[in-house]
Amino acid sequence: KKMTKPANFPPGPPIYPFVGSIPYLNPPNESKPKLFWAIRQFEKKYGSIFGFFLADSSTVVLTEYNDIKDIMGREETALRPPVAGHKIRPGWEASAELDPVLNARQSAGVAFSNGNFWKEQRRYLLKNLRDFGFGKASMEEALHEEVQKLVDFLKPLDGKVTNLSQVTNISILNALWNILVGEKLDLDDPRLEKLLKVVDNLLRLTEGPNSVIGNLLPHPDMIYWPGIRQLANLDIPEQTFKTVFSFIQPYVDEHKKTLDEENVRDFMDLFLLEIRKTTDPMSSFYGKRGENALINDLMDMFIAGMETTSSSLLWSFLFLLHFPECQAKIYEEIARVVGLNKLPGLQDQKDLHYLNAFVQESFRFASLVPMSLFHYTSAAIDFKGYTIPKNSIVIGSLFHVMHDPKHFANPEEFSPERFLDKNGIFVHDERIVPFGIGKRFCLGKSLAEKEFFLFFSGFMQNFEVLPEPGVKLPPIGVDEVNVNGIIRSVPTYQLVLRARK
Ligand code: HEM
Repeated sequence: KKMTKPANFPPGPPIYPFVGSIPYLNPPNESKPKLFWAIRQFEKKYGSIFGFFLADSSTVVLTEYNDIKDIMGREETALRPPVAGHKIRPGWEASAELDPVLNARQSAGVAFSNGNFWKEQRRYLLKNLRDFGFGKASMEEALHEEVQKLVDFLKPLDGKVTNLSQVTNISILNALWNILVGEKLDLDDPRLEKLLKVVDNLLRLTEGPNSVIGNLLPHPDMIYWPGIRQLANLDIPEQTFKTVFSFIQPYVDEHKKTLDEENVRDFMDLFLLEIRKTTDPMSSFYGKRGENALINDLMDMFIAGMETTSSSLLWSFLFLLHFPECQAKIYEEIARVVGLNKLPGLQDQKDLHYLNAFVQESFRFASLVPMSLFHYTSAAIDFKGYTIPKNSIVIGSLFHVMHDPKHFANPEEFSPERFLDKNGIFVHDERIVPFGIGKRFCLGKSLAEKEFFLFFSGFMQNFEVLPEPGVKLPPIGVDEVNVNGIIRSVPTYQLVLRARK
């Protein structure tokens, strides 16, 4: 019953009709496929380029840094795979209008759209998120405000056993909300809690829309046929997306009413001005289409930006508990370089060598998004004697890049020192790629790096973390950490917070 493989397909497990190679993705004695586990087994068995079928989708995995850089840098892999469930997102048609083929099963936000729509949105967002400091107050000031709120919020918890996950989530979300929508909320504001709830729900659902049934429909519009959304488990996600959309819409309306070219208050203002000056009806910024793009871009940025940044912080705190000697060095360095009277700023970052090494090692060790997000081919690619077929999923394994024993001695050891030279100077390593590689690398990279630095250094200046007495720390080994969908989730833990002063 085995299927014949496509010509020159990379080595890998057998392929069967309908299920593809899915039975080979189950760990022994487990009934559910685990893609990350399977990829690590296949790499040992087949080498650094291999292929299999996820149901009916041919899938090729690359694990070597140079191969990923080459392949993901090409125009032919700059797509996201089609996912029928994206079509339940309000405003999704904005991308399909412009390119009905490439966007037949995509949404209208920057993270999951394709073709020119994606290109225009991405170029615009990258430029305006990178220019650190648009609007009135600089972005650093805005972030400092949020860091200070977090510090003030946590101070009263001095000496108490605490779970930081809720408050880091809220805090990071508030920073994003402030920068993008211009509303500054207190950490205990009920609106913020409501926002957290809707974004949290979205996060849980980003896996939901990958409905197998939805993707098997011969025509994308069949998703709207009676009963299909219920059958494909898309009815609840649909409601959630509608809720989020109607949460954001009033902010758009309010911004439009008070829009002033001379006084750009936030990212939303900037975007609305772009819509206002767009006259080309084929532009992704044109009229109603532009507004749909805006709201979907915002949703994507909250989905992609909150949990990732917050989990990265929680991973770092967990490493501090496991390796307390690091904590003393980080604090000593901050006290020496920055002092204790003002929060560390971006201009201090280059002088905090040990802290930078610790952060880089944290990102490497956590490998938070180990397989990155999936890419998709618009044409066949011949590569190193193999053919990656047209319409294949392509996965670049960031985990393998960051745990490559040829470049990182004892990759399973946590050691910030690997990034310090003999004079204690921080050495940046281009193989630390938590934000992905190639044409669709993380849009929020620059923002996330600055945000992470300001939050982490500000926290370390003001607090010490200690393990909860009498409780074993959750393990952090490769096989001991749960991969939740595409995220290596930080294990749940509590800690004791000690205020430094
Ligand atoms: C530590 C924090 C973060 C990590 C580790 C991270 C990681 C990633 C990764 C691995 C990808 C996939 C890259 C690829 O497909 O090649 C990605 C994409 C993306 N990220 Fe992030 N991210 C972080 C923070 C953020 C923030 C703060 C934002 C929002 C401003 C953001 C917005 C996005 C978007 C929109 C995409 C899709 C880009 C596209 O498809 O063109 N991320 N991120």
